[in-house]
Amino acid sequence: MVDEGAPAAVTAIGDRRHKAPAVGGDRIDGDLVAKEGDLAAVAEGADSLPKDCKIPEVLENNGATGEPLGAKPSDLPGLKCNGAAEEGNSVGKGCTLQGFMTGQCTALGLRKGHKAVVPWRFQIGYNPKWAQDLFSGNKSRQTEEPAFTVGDGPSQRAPVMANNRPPLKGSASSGQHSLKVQKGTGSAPKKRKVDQDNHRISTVRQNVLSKLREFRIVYKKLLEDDEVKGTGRGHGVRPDIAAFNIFRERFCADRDDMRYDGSIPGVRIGDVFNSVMELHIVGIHRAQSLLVDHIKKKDGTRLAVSVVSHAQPSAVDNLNFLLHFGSTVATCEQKLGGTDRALEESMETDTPVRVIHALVTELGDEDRCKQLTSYVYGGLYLVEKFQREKTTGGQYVTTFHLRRMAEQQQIDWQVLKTKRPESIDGTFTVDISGGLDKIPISAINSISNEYLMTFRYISQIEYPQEYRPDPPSGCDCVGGCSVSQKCACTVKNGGELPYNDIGGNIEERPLIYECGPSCKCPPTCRNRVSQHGVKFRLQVFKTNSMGWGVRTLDFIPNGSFVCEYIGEILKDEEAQKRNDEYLFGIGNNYYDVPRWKVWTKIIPSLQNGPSEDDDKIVFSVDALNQGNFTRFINHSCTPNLYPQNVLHDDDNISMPRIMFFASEDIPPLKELSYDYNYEIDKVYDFDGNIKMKPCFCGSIECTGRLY
Ligand SMILES: C[S@@+](CC[C@H](N)C(=O)[O-])C[C@H]1O[C@@H](n2cnc3c(N)ncnc32)[C@H](O)[C@@H]1O
Repeated sequence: MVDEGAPAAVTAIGDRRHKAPAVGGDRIDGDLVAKEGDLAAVAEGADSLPKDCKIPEVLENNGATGEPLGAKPSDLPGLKCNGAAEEGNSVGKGCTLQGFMTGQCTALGLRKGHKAVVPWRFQIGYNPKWAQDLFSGNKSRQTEEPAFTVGDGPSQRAPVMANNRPPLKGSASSGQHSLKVQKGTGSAPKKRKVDQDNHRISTVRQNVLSKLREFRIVYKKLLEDDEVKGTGRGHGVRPDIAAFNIFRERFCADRDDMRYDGSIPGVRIGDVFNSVMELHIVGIHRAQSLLVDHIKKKDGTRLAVSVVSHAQPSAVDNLNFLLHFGSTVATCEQKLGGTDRALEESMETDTPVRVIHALVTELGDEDRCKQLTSYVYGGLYLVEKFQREKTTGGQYVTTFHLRRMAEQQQIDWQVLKTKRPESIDGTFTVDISGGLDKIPISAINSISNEYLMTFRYISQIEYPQEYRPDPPSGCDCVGGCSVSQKCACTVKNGGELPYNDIGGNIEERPLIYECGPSCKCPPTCRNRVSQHGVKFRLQVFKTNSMGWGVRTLDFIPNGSFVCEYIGEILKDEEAQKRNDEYLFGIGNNYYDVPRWKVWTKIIPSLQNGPSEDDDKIVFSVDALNQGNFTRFINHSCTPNLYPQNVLHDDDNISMPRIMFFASEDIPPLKELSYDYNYEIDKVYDFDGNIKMKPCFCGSIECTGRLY
């Protein structure tokens, strides 16, 4: 299409859609040309409006998608690495979600034929042996453990804190975490700083790459099986836009606080992108429908931060200079507006502008020619000047002259022309809960083509067959519960309501009684926090070393309810027989944690102490064959979740529900974890041999072993 308003003297060297016809001026011949206007097809609902410019802190380290620093098999001499949980698990690729729901698919995750017995006693209330010693007066651990010493090599680890909760991170001088630099290692801090910087740079880069990969997997998935229509979200929306929408919704891509000028951490000159959506996702150009992206400064003025240039390699001899055509106006004196004004502001403030080259490749023959556009990040440019040119139509177009900043990596057109989109391995499932959870739980594997192992997804706990929950008597607090001796539930909780006004668990305790079905209080009662289900966007993802894991896409404030460990409740006997990796022992730890002593004195149901009854039935929750996404939450030595015993629809303290709460503020994209609390050297195989499994949690306080 010919643009009537473009300057007549410029040769047509841009993208076809933005072809500039000849105009009457001779100073600008032969230069790279970009033209303000439509950028590819306009994304539906695309937001081209500038957002406030903020330099994000989060970008540096929000990406918990990067693997933790954790133990590698080689760090643990003598331990045979069999860490990945998925080992031996078949891929449920051919299995539809329907199969998950109906249980028709075989439970391929079962470790049939495996001789080794895996431990199953996850226990609530982190209480490792050394901590018991500490509380019982035996402080040997504290004195024996050397302080964490810089440069001691991987086998030397920081001592685990004598507390259930991880200590404040970064408080290097506090208590046992004091950092000591050894004599004769005067250069250590400098080297450490360099190492830290390198680590940070590579983490940021990895985050960008994994974000991009994940987007491509979602896009590929949508193209492959037309899930767009299947889920009803398609209806004519282009797959790349549909993928972008899903990504925005499920992968917290909508971080407009990350719009800023200059180079984008983790994006390198020469990086190739397949669509404008990808430019948006990595943050180098967020105005999907415009060639110029801009931000709004606090004073209301706009600053251009990136330009997409459609000049083609065939017409380019020098990448150091670029012409951008702005809008067309009626008179030469007319003031600059919109993105033209933003470019002018960038010129006046010497603000670097990112340039992205759009490369068009023609595929196929003359009859069935298809154009493929890819985008290459070309580096930072400065706007040198702009001028008005008269067009053949008698109007005026503004041309901006951009010059590439010095000392940047050069890019080679010839090489770029040959680049093709990488082929992507990976799998994506839109919602593994199949609608059973209120918020969809997606699953992504950006490492291999393996799908999640199959299991039957359930969102409610399955009681043993003959067992009927014993609904507790309720309170009479019609208007909602409060701290009052009149509220029966407050009394059951020892005279306190466990949750604060904003629904946070005030403190981890042996047991919480929430209001239940017989209570007269409304569903909004503040003592019903964990029964309303998941409220944060969570996602199952494939980790590098721990099999599948779960991460949050939202910020989770400390104390918030996150999710429930759902599965079948089994009697001890059956659990022993199954002995799988998804068993969670319940109802027998109320008296195990010394600091809970105060609670066992005031919570009426715990006042009689542990049951002496030898025949007492012990239960476990097993999520191997049926369960929810919490079965994928991995162990960490510095966890961000803790399991809390809760009762609400049943009064049986042998069968509490296991509710996970946040033990710290958890940023988006961070993997969720809790402490499995295995006793080291207390896990045996069928032959009575001690079993060992290395821990890959990556925490600096990692003990090195899961069990
Ligand atoms: C309940 S499953 C967790 C989900 C599991 N990652 C999966 O893919 O199904 C427990 C298993 O995950 C693996 N795992 C969990 N946390 C780990 C850790 N910190 N280090 C090594 N492996 C871990 C172990 O194989 C463990 O037996």
